Amino acid sequence: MPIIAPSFLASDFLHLAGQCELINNSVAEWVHLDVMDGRFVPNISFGVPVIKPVCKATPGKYHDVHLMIEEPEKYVEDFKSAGANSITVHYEACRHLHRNIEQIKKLGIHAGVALNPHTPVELLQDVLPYLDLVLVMSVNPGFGGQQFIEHSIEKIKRLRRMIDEKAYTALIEVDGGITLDNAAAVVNAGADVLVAGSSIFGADDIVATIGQFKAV
Ligand SMILES: O=C(CO)[C@@H](O)[C@H](O)COP(=O)(O)O
Ligand SMILES: [Fe+2]
Repeated sequence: MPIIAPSFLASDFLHLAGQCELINNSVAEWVHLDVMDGRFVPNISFGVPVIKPVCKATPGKYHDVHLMIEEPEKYVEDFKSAGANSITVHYEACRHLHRNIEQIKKLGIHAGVALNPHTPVELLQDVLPYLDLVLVMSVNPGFGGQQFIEHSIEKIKRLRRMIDEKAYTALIEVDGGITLDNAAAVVNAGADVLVAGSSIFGADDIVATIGQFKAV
C-alpha cells in the first residue's frame, strides 16, 4: 500500500487547524509541505511561519518538506527546527548536490532530491546510495492543480529498476496531478509515496478520499 502525503498547498489556509485535524483523523502517514521562492519556480507559497504550526498540529505525522527554492543550504536548518522529518531539494537548484544532501543528513533527518519532468533519473546514479527519497515531479513545479504528465510513468519504472538493482533504500515519491484515476498506475510503476493536493483537499470528504488513495 502506498504512503499518502496530502499536500497542504491545496488546503484552506483560513481553516488550517481544522484541515490539520482532518489529516490527523485520516490514514495519511505523511504531510507534504511545498516551499516556493518565486525564483526557482514562478510562484511563492509559504515558509517556516506556516510549516511550524502545521507540524505542531499534526504530531503523529511525518513532515515532508519539498523545497522549490534556490540556495536551499541557507534554509534547511530553519525547516528542520520547524519540524521537518525530511527535506527534499531540487536537482536543478543545487550546484553541489552531494554537499546539500550531506548537510541535511547531518541534521539527523531524511534527505530527498526532486527531479523536474525534464531531468532524467539516470543523473541521480552517483547520489542514489545516500538518498532516503527521490521525488519525481509529474508536473512542472510551482503550482497545484495541474495535469499529470504521462511520461512520468516510464520515468518511475526506470528509477524503480535503478534502486532495486543495487538494493538501495530510497523511497520513490511522485508529486503532481495525482488523482484516484491515475494513482494505481503510479503505484504499479513503482511509487512508494503519493503526494496529492487538489484531489484530496478539493474533495467533499477529505478523510474518505485519503482512505480511497490508500486502497489503490
Ligand atoms: O510541489 C507541488 C507543485 O509544485 C505539489 O506538491 C502540488 O502541491 C501538488 O498539487 P496537485 O497537483 O496534487 O494539486
Ligand atoms: Fe510538492
